[in-house]
Amino acid sequence: MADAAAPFVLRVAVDAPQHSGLSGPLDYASEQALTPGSLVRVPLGKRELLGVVWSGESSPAAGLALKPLTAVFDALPPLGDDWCRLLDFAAGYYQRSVGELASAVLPPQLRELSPEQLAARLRKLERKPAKGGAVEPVRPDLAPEQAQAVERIAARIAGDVAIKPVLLFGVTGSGKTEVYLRAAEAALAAGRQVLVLVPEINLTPQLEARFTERFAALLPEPLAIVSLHSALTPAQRLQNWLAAHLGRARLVLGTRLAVFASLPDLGLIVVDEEHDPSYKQQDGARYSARDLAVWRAHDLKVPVVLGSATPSLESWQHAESGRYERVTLASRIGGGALPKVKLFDMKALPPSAGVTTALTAPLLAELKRRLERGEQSLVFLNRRGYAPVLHCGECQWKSDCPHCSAWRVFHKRDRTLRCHHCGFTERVPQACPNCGNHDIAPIGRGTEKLEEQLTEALPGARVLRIDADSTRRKGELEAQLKAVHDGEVDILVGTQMVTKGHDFRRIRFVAAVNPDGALFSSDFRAPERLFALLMQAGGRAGRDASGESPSEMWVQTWHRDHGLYQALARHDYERFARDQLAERQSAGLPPFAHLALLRAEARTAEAAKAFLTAAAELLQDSHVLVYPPVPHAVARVADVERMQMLVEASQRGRLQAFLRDWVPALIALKREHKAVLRWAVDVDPLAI
Ligand SMILES: Nc1ncnc2c1ncn2[C@@H]1O[C@H](COP(=O)(O)OP(=O)(O)OP(=O)(O)O)[C@@H](O)[C@H]1O
Ligand SMILES: [Zn+2]
Repeated sequence: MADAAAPFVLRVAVDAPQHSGLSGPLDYASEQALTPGSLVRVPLGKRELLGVVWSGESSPAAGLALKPLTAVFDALPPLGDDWCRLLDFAAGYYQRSVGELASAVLPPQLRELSPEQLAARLRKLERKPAKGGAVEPVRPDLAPEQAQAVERIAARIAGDVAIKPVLLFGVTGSGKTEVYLRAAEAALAAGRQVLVLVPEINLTPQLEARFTERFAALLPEPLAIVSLHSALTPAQRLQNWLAAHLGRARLVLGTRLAVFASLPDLGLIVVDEEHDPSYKQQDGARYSARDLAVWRAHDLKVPVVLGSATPSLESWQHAESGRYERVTLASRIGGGALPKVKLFDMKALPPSAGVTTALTAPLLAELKRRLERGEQSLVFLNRRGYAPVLHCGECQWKSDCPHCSAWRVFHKRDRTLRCHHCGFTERVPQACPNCGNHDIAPIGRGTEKLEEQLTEALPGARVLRIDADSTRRKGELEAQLKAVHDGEVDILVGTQMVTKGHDFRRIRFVAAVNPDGALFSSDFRAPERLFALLMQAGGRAGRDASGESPSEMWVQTWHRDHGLYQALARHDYERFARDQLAERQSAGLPPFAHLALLRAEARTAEAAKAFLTAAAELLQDSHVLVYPPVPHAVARVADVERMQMLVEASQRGRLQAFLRDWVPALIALKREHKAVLRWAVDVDPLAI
């Protein structure tokens, strides 16, 4: 009971551990009434945690003395009702507690600072000097299709058209960014805040530069344009988050976590490259930032623009059914043509030809021709490292990871064998660790080897590799991209990291080597992902229409006749989507069915399986199908066995209703399965 000194009872969302079973907000005693959304600090067990005062009736257990709040962040205005609604929705939908979600998405520093320290940060924000000296931007004249798109979005900002999400379907290089800029301009002029989401941190500097250049004169106030992503320092992230929350930031650019920014005047949301899997969080609360952006916009009755040259099949289907409004940009800016796609048939090669199977002689010859013309080329291989595995020809030893069901990748530069799953790294052995044979050799190839082979085969060519390994240190990626933009690179070798979003002006030739793997994956989304990747990769070629030679995309495949490649060769996303959707429909797969995965991890596969098998028996529902447990695609990682079980329903609501009853039962079930280390429900999983 609240005592006289602390007469108010408040519900507070805190990050209580899942096994405690404390899933909703908890009750605390307070000396003052506080508005929902207020940030506070509360005791929980032996710890002190950040909490958010939540609305709704408290239900204190009779006779139990409530603990008082430890501190109140009273210098900070409370989070808005709309923010709390978003959290409530997301927590319910993705089956987490609001407290856990709030703690995961609020800036980490809020958990560490005292109210006094936070007040000091707020004062510091006030003292930020304005930048000044911004020049009036040059706005290009819109192409007719762009103008139409902007008009349709702007009409929604002005509020005179019923609001549907807009799917901006624009081919690569069609100027989608300019449409975002103009739409943002309209929202800013109406006094609203704008949120722009991009899939990858590495795209934020480029985007920030473009938005700053355009709006610096219009928004001269300090912190009027900010970014939010996980590569910021904790202090920067807090500062930018505060600026958004206080309404000082008018334009917020960020990665998926920015969908949870507190934005009191939000008037427009843009989701660029909406098809990108990076919008789905892959641990903790496994939310989809794209889907939440759509929900948030709907809740606030503000427009949301989902842009892509290769929309997700979910969004495409919504456009087909009329739930989303499709706005098309069918041509490239400046009338440039999309690259001609050449499907190079690997079966046509004489057995001995080519430097290796990846760098075929005809491909090398083409690269050489482009080089002689002074053109830039991109070679795309979605596998980093030197070789995916090291092999002993004597005893058949392979460089497996002792902790995972995966090979360790050979990285030649630092002579290591590295597991890309658990990180386990060792020096490359001098001889086979099994039989002592000195003749151990790499099999297959990654970007590092491709870079080496290209350098050898084309002496004098300036070859640059961009992948997760080459860009580990801060600033490296920016420097490398700049070199490409400045024309200091002849041949760029890279993973999917370089295929998306970058406005490379000089590339005229793109080659995809070894893309076939994904055609035969057990994951039903693999073809969709491969198609998007290749379309995006090809989209980096010929973006400058003034180039003399025709731009080209070269795809080296053993399966030329595959429908996916045939659609790619014609740049026919619509046909690809139609075929895939027909397959999905007949197989009862998303977007025609709704899925969740229950994942379990344990030291043994048996223990994980026992938990899943028992879980399947907890609840029967004739509208919901629970499949048998199967091992994860990489079953063992860091000595932990991973199993999963698919749950399917034809209607979203049915699945949600099932999960609402199931998850509390799973929490109880877990207590009987001590050997299970972790379990999680993944709603709308992306990788199966
Ligand atoms: N109306 C315009 N007039 C002149 N240039 C423009 C116009 N609109 C866009 N551009 C330029 O066209 C290029 C391509 O635009 P942008 O990068 O926005 O393409 P995109 O549609 O986002 O492509 P992708 O899907 O490949 O990322 C950019 O260099 C941009 O500055
Ligand atoms: Zn490993």
